[in-house]
Amino acid sequence: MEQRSKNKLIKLLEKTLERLSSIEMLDYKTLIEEAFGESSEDNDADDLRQAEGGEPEPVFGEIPKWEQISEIKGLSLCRDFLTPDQQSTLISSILQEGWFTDASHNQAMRFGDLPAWANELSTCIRELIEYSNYDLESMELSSEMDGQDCIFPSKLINREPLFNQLIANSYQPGEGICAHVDLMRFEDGIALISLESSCVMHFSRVVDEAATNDNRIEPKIPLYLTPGSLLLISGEARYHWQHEINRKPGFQIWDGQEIVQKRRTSITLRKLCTSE
Ligand SMILES: O=C(O)CCC(=O)C(=O)O
Ligand SMILES: [Fe+2]
Repeated sequence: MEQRSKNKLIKLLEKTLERLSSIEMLDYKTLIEEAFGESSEDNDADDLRQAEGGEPEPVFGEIPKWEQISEIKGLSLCRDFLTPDQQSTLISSILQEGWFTDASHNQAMRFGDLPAWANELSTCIRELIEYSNYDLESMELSSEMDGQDCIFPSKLINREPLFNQLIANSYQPGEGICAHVDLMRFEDGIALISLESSCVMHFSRVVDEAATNDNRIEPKIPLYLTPGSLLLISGEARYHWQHEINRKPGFQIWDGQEIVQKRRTSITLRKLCTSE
C-alpha cells in the first residue's frame, strides 16, 4: 500500500476508534458479535496471517460489500450483514418476545422504546453505515462512493434515535406484502432485515396518473433478499417507488427457478416524523 494511503487509513482508524471508544464500542465486528453472537468463521485466521508476516485484516473485519440497484436510486443491499449464527440469535430474541406464539398473529409493531436487541441492531446499522460511507480521500462522511450515491443520506446518520419504530413480520409460505410506499409519517431512511426464507421483493415506480397520459406499464424491478441481508431504502427509492413481496405461486422466481418457500421473518426499522 502506498505510504500516503497508509497514513490516511491510520488517521481514519484513529478517528474512528476515538469516536467508538467514547461510546464504549470497539468495532463493528465486535459490536455485532456481542449483540448477535460469535461468527462461526475461523477467528484464528487473522493471527495466523499476521504471524506469517502477511497484512493484518482491517480493524472492522471484512469490508462489507454493498450492492446498489442501477435502476433505483436510494436502494443499498448488504447481503452479509448477519452471519448464520447471528441470524439464529436474532430469531431467538424475536421469538422470545412472544409476538408470534398464536398462529393468527403475523405482525408486531413497537413505537418509542424498542427492545434491547432492536437497539443493538440499530447501533450495528449505524456503525456499518458510518464505516461504509466514510470517504478515505476526504476523511469525511461522503455523499458519493466511487461515483455512486452513498448508501444512506449522511444527514440522517446522526439523528437520535436512528430508529424508533419497529415492525416484525412473520410470513408463512404464500404470504407476503402488497405494493406500498411506507407511510409519510415516517422519515426518510428505512432499514429492512431479512431472516429465514429468501424472497424476491419487487419495486414499481409510483406514477402520478393525473399528470401523465402514458399508459405503458413499466416492468417491475426484482430484488433478491437473502437471509441475514440488510436493505437500506432512502430518497427516490423510499418516496417514488413502491415495494411488494408477492409469494403466490409464479411470483417468486429467481434465476429461472421458483424459490422454495419457508417461513420468512423480517424486521423493519424506521423513525417517526417529529411534529413541529
Ligand atoms: O417484509 C419485508 O421485507 C418488507 C416489510 C415492509 O415493507 C414494511 O414493513 O413496510
Ligand atoms: Fe414497506
